[in-house]
Amino acid sequence: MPAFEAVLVLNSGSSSIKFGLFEISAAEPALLCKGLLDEHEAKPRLVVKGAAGEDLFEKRRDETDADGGHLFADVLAFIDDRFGQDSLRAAGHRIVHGGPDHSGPVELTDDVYAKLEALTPLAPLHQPRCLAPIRTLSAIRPALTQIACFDTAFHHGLAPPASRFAIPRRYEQQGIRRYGFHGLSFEYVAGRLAGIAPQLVAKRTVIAHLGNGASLCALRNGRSVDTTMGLTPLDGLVMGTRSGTIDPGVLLYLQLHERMSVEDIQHLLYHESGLLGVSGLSADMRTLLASREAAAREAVDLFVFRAAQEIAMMATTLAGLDCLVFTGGIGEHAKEIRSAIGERLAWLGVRIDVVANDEGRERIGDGDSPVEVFVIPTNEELAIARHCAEVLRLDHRI
Ligand SMILES: Nc1ncnc2c1ncn2[C@@H]1O[C@H](COP(=O)(O)OP(=O)(O)O)[C@@H](O)[C@H]1O
Ligand SMILES: CC(=O)OP(=O)(O)O
Ligand SMILES: [Mg+2]
Repeated sequence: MPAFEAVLVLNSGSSSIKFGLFEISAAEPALLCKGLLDEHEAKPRLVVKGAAGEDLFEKRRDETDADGGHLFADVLAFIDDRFGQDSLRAAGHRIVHGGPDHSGPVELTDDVYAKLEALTPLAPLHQPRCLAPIRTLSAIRPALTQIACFDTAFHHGLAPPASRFAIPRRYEQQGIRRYGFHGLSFEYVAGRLAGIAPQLVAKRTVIAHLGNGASLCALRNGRSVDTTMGLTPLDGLVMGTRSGTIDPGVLLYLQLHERMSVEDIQHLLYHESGLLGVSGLSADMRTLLASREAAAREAVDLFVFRAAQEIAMMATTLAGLDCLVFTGGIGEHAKEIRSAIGERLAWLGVRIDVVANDEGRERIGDGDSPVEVFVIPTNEELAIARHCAEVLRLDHRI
């Protein structure tokens, strides 16, 4: 028996790959170390920190390595070295799009991989980034079990009308419908909320995941009944560089009158819009909040306006609102944004306590607020580790 039974969790984002290594023999996975694989810098970089955030290991490579292969070999070597050969039971991946077939995690086979690759047109920027590490890892360590955990799975039960677009039905039959994303985050936060305030599980809850990507989830009995992202992670809220919901006529105008190509429009909507596009300054909420530029303030105002508007939209799906939870980098850290969204939703019964909000407490609704308001830090990596442990346990491999 190895000293550890561990799972390596990979959370692939737009510019870097976050990872966590979890010990999985106990009922609840325990974080051993975490870090970053940054392959886009001139010198690709691996940073490993301990569970409490202390520095453990750092390595820079001289060459730019397009597929990050060396960095993955470095992570595996670090794990073998520190926790023993054979300690790694599996790698778990956050996969943004699971398509219509996946309501839960699945072990990756060539067949599963091919099906996920075929979903790339439904998440053109996220899917290739999530899938690439699977290939890299299997090239380095072919026998390693790899497990896919989907952002879409939590929303698998979405049904019409919430899941339906008002276009001819033949497109829905082809899979053109609302899938929703950030499901691993919503699942983790919903689980934490059930621990903190079990009486709220049966109540009408909206979770606001406000990070670089941002979306909302309306929950009833812990299940997703509506969400703001759609077929792709472009829909819904204003994001760092993504537009969120936009009049589809704008896209037609850009094509027909500005003669923009589909690729240019895709780039505009995913990379040049949102907070960055409106401020002309930055996609980063911290920078915008610190800026005195009018355009920065206007970008923040639009972010808040649209977030509040869409929270009310989710409340309409739920026929009311009992609980609002903030999570994600902005939701967890930007008290100004939480209070501005709260002010716009006062009519819906959201009242945020100034001191609790400033101090970043877990429960920030004021005593008389008809809506309970929480800040719950998300942990997508732990959600993935739990899924992996479950898959391995069901298969009697741990
Ligand atoms: N202290 C803070 N105050 C305001 N915004 C913050 C703070 N910390 C992080 N953020 C914002 O959170 C966003 C990133 O969110 P995060 O969830 O970490 O992103 P990702 O989607 O890449 O995981 C950025 O806009 C960043 O400015
Ligand atoms: C789905 C999505 O938008 O992910 P992220 O927030 O990591 O960009
Ligand atoms: Mg994120």
